[in-house]
Amino acid sequence: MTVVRGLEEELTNEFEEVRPPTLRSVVSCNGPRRTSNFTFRAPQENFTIDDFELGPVLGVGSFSKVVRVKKKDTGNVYALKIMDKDFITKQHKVSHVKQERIVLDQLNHPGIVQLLFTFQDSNSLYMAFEACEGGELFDQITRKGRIFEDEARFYIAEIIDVLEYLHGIGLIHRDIKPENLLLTANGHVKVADFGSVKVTEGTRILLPPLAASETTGSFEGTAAYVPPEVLNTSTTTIANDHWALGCTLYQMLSGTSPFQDSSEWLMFKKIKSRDIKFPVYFSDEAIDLIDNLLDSTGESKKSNSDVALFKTSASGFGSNTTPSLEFHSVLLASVDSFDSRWQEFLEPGESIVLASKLKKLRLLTSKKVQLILTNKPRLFYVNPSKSMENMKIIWSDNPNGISVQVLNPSHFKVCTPMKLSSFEDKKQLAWHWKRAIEGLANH
Ligand SMILES: Nc1ncnc2c1ncn2[C@@H]1O[C@H](COP(=O)(O)OP(=O)(O)OP(=O)(O)O)[C@@H](O)[C@H]1O
Repeated sequence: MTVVRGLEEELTNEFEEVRPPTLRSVVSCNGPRRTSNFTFRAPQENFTIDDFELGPVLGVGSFSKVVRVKKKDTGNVYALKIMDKDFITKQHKVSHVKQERIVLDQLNHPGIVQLLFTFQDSNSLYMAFEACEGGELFDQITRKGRIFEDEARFYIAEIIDVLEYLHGIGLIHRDIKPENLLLTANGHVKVADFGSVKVTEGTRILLPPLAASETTGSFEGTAAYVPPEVLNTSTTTIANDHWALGCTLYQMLSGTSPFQDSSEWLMFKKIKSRDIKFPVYFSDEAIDLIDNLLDSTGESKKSNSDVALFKTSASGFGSNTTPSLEFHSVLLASVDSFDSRWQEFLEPGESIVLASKLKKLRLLTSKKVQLILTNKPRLFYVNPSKSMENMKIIWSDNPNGISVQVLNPSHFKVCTPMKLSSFEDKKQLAWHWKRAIEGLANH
């Protein structure tokens, strides 16, 4: 009881807006600055859970549940991370939670999941994030078995960009893995889970004071992605993130992590001896990049200039071109259609190339539809209630019979000899639709 009250006070202080950072708020001048007093960018609101409509569970962490919610008054959608105060205290995770809250508040990069606001009640803490509708990269790998090199290259280039930013401001993530890499509705990667970060010397990032019970003992991170020197000495450098990224890339391309074994002991043995076998279908460029990323930790000396090298090799492996619009379309389709919601509208052997919820515009009115492009090729729309009677085919199989006119990134018109259909795409993917439709028509 006492413990929970103590935690409430402590967390109330941490989650509350107090005042801007001052020199007095900096507890230690050597090494990381640790503070409990500053103004949060993502505010602490006075909301209650009843202000939200609860949707499906998006994911479950070791001490949290993340639920898709809609704010009743605004209709805005969030991924709400819900943490039980009692459980956090018993698991000695108070600092972990505070750290994530305070660190995320100071980060600003499109590849990092954005914390929007927090609130609390007597039992729980709530953190509202932008919702990453594409789910975890981990699920994407599981669903597909493995990911093609072109697609993996795109993800890796985006993650390297985030790591470069983090390392540049003096932060080591320490838990890069496919479960912590989330995908947006239009297929971009967002790095999540900042509860295990560590700061490097000279950082400007402010951290909360660490509780003694939470600072000592075991390594941070996830065993399968932890480099040998962390297992040996628990040292942490930015090279840990490179190692973890190398393991993640291996997992994207093969479906399993590189040191997977039947027991943790065998896995650690493999990690320590860097015992890695590459499947025959890995390209030389992919092997080189993984080798580079995994090599980097040996002496724990990787610098930011090495990241530039990785970026170059990431953009070089798989193919020599930058990600194309066709490639984005495939990516989008794989994100939008993965739950087979629209399977019932497909013919045997037909698969979805691109699918998205759009507005179909008429002269004075508009209606929401699901527009679907398939490999047959066919372009049709259905209403979101999925009733078969409302399925309308716009175009089927006639190569000369279709063109797409893009008015701006969110508006486009599909022209066939029979009709002209206008759409508004809030995700601003009008050019993707044009490339995907006309690409199929001209095949
Ligand atoms: N913004 C988001 N959008 C969609 N899903 C999310 C979001 N944030 C988290 N999730 C889902 O919830 C899961 C748990 O979230 P998170 O990793 O932040 O929790 P945790 O308790 O810190 O987990 P861990 O056990 O990794 O420490 C994620 O793996 C992901 O599946």
